[in-house]
Amino acid sequence: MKILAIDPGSTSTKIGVLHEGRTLKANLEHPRAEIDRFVRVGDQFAFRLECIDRYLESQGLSEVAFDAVVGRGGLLRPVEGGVYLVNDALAHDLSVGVSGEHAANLGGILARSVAQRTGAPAFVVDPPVLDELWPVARVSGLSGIERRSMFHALNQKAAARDVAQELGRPYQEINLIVVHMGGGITAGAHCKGRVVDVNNGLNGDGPLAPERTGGLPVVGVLELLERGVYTIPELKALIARKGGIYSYLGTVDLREVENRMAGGDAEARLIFDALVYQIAKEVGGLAAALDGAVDGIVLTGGLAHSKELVAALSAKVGFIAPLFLRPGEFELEALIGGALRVLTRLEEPRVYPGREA
Ligand SMILES: Nc1ncnc2c1ncn2[C@@H]1O[C@H](COP(=O)(O)OP(=O)(O)O)[C@@H](O)[C@H]1O
Ligand SMILES: CCCC(=O)OP(=O)(O)O
Repeated sequence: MKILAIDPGSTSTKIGVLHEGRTLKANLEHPRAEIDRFVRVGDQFAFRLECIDRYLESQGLSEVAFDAVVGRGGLLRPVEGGVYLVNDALAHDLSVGVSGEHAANLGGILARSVAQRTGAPAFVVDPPVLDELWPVARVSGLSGIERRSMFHALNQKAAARDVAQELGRPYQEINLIVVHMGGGITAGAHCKGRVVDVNNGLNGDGPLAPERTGGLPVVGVLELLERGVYTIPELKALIARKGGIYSYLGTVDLREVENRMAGGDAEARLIFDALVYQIAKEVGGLAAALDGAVDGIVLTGGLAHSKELVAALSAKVGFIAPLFLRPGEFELEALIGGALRVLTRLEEPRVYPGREA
């Protein structure tokens, strides 16, 4: 099987190629200055496609007729987990950003564009809007505002399935709390194979993160608006891209925070401790949501490489359940795995319902 996987992030496009039994991986980095010249995420399409084509050419893969091209799913309408064929409705919803703007919206669109060259199918897998929330987890506290499932579904599901395998038990029979800790942080309660509660990773919910605020005191936010300190678009950018650790310390790099702590920087120490504290509170809350029946806590994402963070979290939440480390992310593997399951007929692709749903 020959499969191309495309995983666009805010400042990189990760590529995976399954070809002749080997998997090649590459991280094409895009300097912020280059990305920031585009107003909307969709405007980056031609630029990213060119980067992908240049990479394929550099690897002598330009002429490969892929059996499928698979992209990271974006902010679609809420859907069940699985592998989705990129049909017109799905491509349309990604291009208009039906549930918001995010680099991942380009995944399915780029995949479709490359696939169309050879008539291959294009897929997306476990998009961030994968929605398996319990009804009780949707209630926000204000009638008219519903909590939404928007999280690192692809990586959380991949890490959870991997840990289930390590435990020697079906994913559908165990309860895990999975914490994806990257530029944004989401913690999900995986109850017998379904993510029944999770913080919204993009809209100001959950723990603070390197580049995101997490949950904020609402009245404080309203007062910033009232006093004209920020406009609504500026506040949205702060919540999703320039909040969290960045807003306190001017960096999104936890390694730099740790170096500063080692040099005696008290502010860096306070923010690091707050990061640990807020993640631990999120995990504790999800443990209660699962009635304490937790088989494991899974730490994944780039921050899980940090020995100091892992040790601090272990000290705070280790009483709940054993910790399992899956540092980094497994999105390319999960994308290729999803496409393979469909191509080998182990799984039927799902049809994205679009507007009628
Ligand atoms: N060895 C490490 N020790 C501490 N932090 C690390 C390490 N490796 C990566 N990180 C941190 O992980 C974060 C990036 O995580 P990542 O999952 O790559 O984010 P994203 O994919 O959301 O951009 C950064 O804050 C980075 O500093
Ligand atoms: C929470 C939705 C997906 C997401 O935020 O991904 P990134 O952290 O990679 O931007």
